[in-house]
Amino acid sequence: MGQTTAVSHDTTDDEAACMHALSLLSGFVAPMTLKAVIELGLIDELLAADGQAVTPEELVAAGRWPRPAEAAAAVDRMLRFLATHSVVRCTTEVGPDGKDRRSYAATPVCKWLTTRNGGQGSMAPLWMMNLDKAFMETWYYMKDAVTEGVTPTEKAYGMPLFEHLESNEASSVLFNQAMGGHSEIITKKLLERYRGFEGIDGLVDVGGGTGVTLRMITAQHKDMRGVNYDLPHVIAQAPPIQGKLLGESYTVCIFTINPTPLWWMPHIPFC
Ligand SMILES: C[S@@+](CC[C@H](N)C(=O)[O-])C[C@H]1O[C@@H](n2cnc3c(N)ncnc32)[C@H](O)[C@@H]1O
Repeated sequence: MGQTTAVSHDTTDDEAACMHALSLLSGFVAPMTLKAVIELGLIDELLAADGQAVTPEELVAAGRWPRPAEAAAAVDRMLRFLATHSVVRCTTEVGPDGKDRRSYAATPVCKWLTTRNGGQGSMAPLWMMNLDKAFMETWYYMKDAVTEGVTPTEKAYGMPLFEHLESNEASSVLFNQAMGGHSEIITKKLLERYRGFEGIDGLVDVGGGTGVTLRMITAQHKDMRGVNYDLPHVIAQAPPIQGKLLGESYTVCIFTINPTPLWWMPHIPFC
């Protein structure tokens, strides 16, 4: 019979199993801490330091928060914890008072978590959406969705995901920014490797969101005309793309990137 566990554990080591259970139940702590660190602008501050280690006090000074000593202590704790997840690099020195003084520097993953340029090309918008309160709400209905045979979004909001997004502008904007940021990363790589767009006159992106993917493809293939096909409330948020009109005879390729079923199924229950 096949093994389906990702990690093989010694079945006789009860202490290791106990620690495994503990680490599983604390799994939300790192993403939630990182969300706060992104929102506080600390990732962007560390990136701006360009590899130089920065103390919590220096980071807090940039934020101008009203209780800097308390804020610095909290920032130190959050970053020290995130250093154990290789998000930042921690350096410790003994200060003149004999106490440890820590400083922090960005690691390569920080580039993917920046909010600079509106988070374009970063996973920060996706991070914000996944952990947003309104999106997290659906996770609380996972059990009911299984027992009742509906989706968690239907349980939480009484309708499927895309209907809910149509009636909730804040969530819709968050969702579209998350999709755009993620698609920019994928499409950049796609355009480096994929040659299938060559010779295509017209391209229809089915479920193309706010058109990030199509804009990138048509920017590289100047003779191509793109059609971004999505729901009206999504198209309303999509900036116009300058492009070429199609002639009378053309070949059209229909494609989708970041498709909903594939994208969500492994880890997101709320569709
Ligand atoms: C996972 S998102 C992908 C977004 C987009 N491909 C991107 O990369 O940013 C799925 C998209 O399908 C759209 N969608 C869902 N149902 C649709 C329908 N019936 N007709 C057109 N688009 C739809 C959603 O509005 C959403 O933008």
